[in-house]
Amino acid sequence: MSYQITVIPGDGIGREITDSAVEVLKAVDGKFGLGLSYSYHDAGGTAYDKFGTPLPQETLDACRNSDGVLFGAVGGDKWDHVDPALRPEKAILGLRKGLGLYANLRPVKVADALVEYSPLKPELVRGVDLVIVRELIGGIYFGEKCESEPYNGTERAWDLENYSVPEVERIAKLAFETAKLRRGKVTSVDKANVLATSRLWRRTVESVAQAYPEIELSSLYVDNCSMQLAIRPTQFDVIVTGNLFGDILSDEAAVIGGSIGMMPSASIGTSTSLYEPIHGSAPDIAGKGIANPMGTILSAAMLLRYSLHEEEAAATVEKAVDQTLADGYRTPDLWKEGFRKAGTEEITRMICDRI
Ligand SMILES: NC(=O)C1=CN([C@@H]2O[C@H](COP(=O)(O)OP(=O)(O)OC[C@H]3O[C@@H](n4cnc5c(N)ncnc54)[C@H](O)[C@@H]3O)[C@@H](O)[C@H]2O)C=CC1
Ligand SMILES: CC(C)CC(=O)C(=O)O
Ligand SMILES: [Mg+2]
Repeated sequence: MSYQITVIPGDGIGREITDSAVEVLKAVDGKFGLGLSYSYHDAGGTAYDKFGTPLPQETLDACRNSDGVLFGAVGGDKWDHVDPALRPEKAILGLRKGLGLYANLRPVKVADALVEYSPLKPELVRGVDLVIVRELIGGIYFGEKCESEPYNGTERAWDLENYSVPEVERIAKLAFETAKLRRGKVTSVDKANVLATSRLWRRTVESVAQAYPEIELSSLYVDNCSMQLAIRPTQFDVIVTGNLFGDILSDEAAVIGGSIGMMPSASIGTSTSLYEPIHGSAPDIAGKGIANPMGTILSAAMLLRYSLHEEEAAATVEKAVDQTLADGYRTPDLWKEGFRKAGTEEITRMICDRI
């Protein structure tokens, strides 16, 4: 067997965390003989500086021709003033759209060793096991937009949100199928008391639910959902929501697990799937060797599971991460008195040793 993995480090901490994840993949490859090979490609601000575009065509082509994509993160203040159409973030948006990655799965679990790290009370977070199923190539991120136009003697800008029935049906079906393999509960999150797109979203999800009588469906407004995540996160199994709400709720939910640096994701659709941590390029800590690579490493585990169907290898990586935490190693985002502070490279070595 042999698999080709496209690695896109991107900007900021992207290189550090993807280096870690590749090291871990190499360790697990050594154990299971998976035959992984890697090709590296540019995207984001780094690509803009080199080629004048955040997403070179050859990067997109390389993704299409591989078995899975491991992505770090893009963006940074350095590119805040470039043409909006060429911003680094356009790289990840373009990859999602170009690869047809309509669903972003963002699991939120709390490692036993991290229950005490959550800003929420331990009794609230113990046992949290939910997944946010975020629609990824529609909604306001991809609607028509205007950066600036004259308006009543001043100026305005706008972004259009639109969702079609097929787009909502597709993501709703995936959420129901996901719930079938879990605890059978779907919470659909919208703002149907205000937004037309949310009313269409809710009607469509309810109609898809007819084919899944065994699944318990409820709907929540996004403002209430964001509060419920903080006061009783264990109530959730599968949360299905649109692009913008899913982006925001997943950063909020990351707090439950102690650090955004812990959170992985899988973006799946009609072509090669892409795996990335949910956080950004963290320019404030880039180059310091202190980024938490676990979210990226757990994303690589999702790649092994979903794209390569190497379940045992995926579970081995997840177990090694848990064991490293249980043995007391912590990157600075999670460090507390009494634990062993480790930088990105050291914690990666600890995980590899446990594999
Ligand atoms: N998929 C992507 O490529 C994404 C890119 N971004 C971009 O990243 C840049 C920075 O965005 P921010 O809003 O600052 O969000 P961010 O997620 O990069 O950082 C937020 C905070 O979390 C910390 N953090 C993030 N990842 C961490 C890790 N692995 N270990 C330890 N601490 C970590 C950062 O140091 C920072 O204090 C922006 O240009 C933004 O557009 C943001 C989100 C996703
Ligand atoms: C950088 C954005 C395009 C996306 C984002 O924040 C995310 O996917 O979490
Ligand atoms: Mg985000």
